[in-house]
Amino acid sequence: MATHLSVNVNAIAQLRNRRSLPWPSVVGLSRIALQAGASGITVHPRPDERHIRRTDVFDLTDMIRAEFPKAEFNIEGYPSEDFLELCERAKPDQVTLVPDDPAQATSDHGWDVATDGDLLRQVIGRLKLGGMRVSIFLDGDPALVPGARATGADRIELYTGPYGGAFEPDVADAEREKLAATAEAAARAGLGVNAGHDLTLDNLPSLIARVPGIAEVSIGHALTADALIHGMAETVRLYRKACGETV
Ligand SMILES: CC(=O)[C@@H](O)[C@H](O)COP(=O)(O)O
Ligand SMILES: NCC(=O)COP(=O)(O)O
Repeated sequence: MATHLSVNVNAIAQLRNRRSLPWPSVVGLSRIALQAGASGITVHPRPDERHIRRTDVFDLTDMIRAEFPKAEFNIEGYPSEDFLELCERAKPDQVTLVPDDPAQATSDHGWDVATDGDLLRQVIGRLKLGGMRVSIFLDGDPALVPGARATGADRIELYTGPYGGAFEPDVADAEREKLAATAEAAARAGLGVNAGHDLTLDNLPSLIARVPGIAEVSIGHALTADALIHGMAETVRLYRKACGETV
């Protein structure tokens, strides 16, 4: 089964927010990405609304449900009461829980499933009651998988930052092996596997080749940078090819 591409539109929102003007359009570029064959859209609304605003979440929900009923909407974030209520109102297909401090510049680690197990079990139960699939952000370490499974999550999202940030081949190889071992342990435990953070056209093919069971990658920063060069539609096609899709 091919790995699905979910386009993260945080960086598009961040560019729009430089001015009090409605462009570039988060909904418009998400529409182009879906028309070009992306499987879904990802947003990570942060409490300070530095990029995605609460209104974007509802505008995207309306567009996706009306125009692309088979597409997946994925909302990522720390499970604060505000975030949980936002998800319960928007009802995305998937919620990805990330252990981010509000002041954090970007996501840089997965959950400590031992320490935060009780919190995760409680919020995952609540989100699943609302009909949403739940994924949890996890470092590449197979020892974390039993704890992840005990939370009741449906999937894990492998935190690929250390792999994406490794520019020496032997370091990248070692990071990829950790991700592969974690994905294999997750599959054995009955968990689905997503992946994301700092994935690019350069580092994606060898990850997919080594870890073919990845159900979905969510990609934003590098994909948006590439879209400035190639345009959104062509960029989505390039990333779909890198995911192993026949385009
Ligand atoms: C969860 C994750 O990996 C992040 O990549 C995130 O979605 C990106 O957040 P920012 O766009 O705020 O850096
Ligand atoms: N979950 C990861 C994501 O949505 C995008 O991360 P990045 O490509 O912006 O690093």
